[in-house]
Amino acid sequence: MSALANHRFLKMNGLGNEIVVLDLRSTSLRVGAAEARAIAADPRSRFDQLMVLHDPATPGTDAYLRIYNTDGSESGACGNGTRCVAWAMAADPVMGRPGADRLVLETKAGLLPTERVSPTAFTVDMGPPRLGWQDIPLAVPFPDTLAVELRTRLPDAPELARPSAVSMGNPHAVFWVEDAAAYDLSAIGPKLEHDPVFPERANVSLAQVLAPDRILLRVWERGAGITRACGSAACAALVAAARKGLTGRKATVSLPGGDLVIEWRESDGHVLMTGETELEHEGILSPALFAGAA
Ligand SMILES: N[C@H](CCC[C@H](N)C(=O)O)C(=O)O
Repeated sequence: MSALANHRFLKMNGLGNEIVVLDLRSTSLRVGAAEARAIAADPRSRFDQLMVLHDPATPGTDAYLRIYNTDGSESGACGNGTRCVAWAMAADPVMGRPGADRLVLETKAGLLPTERVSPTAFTVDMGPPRLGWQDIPLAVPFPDTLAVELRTRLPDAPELARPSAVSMGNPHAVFWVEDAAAYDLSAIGPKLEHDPVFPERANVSLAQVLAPDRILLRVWERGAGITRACGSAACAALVAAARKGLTGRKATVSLPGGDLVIEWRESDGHVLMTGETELEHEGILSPALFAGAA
């Protein structure tokens, strides 16, 4: 039986991006890929991302996070999930500490300071974007990651070509489109996620710039498929749009599940993401969940 059996979890969401929060602080447990897939397979604990809290690894930080996708793969960043963790650490009666309205969380990609801006909304400092081809990473050198040589087309849809590539601690490809609704993202997403130009796969976005301060975004996530929102993709899209001169450095990014406000701060080049969180229910991981997980 998995040592994770009978652990308490929170089912949350950030703009409909389905998040499960699991607190493994003060244990030495670690979630394996098969265990993550087993947790995702149960409707009560279904997730796009599983956010696992571990004891802090660096002095001055409040927790170390491991982030799992539905398919069991790990990511260095999850914007929506990071806001959910910040809520849990401030407001959950078991996990939280009253007054913990400013935290510093850490992932394998770096430090993420968070700040509570309302009872349920948080700003996360997602750090600086990484724009070099090796940092995203891309398989071959591209001096300019604003337009990566990649094209694809499905019958009856306009061509998708020359995405901007950005890492927010995880790899993103942002395609600029006139009409984000004109594409069958569930058909095109898996193909682009696995394109050989992305050796660590990629999150794939369709971005439609509506105004210098508004972007409409649909996202196919690496390891999770279509989600109702993706915070790191919203950050990647704003950074690339600002670099291209399509928007200013601050914009509202509208996703199917709602709006995020993203700012690429002039003073230090960090990207700030602000948005809501919602608690759906709590539960206990049933031992039966792990029967087939190896
Ligand atoms: N939903 C997340 C992104 C998960 C990233 C993941 N799909 C990957 O990079 O593997 C977000 O709000 O940023």
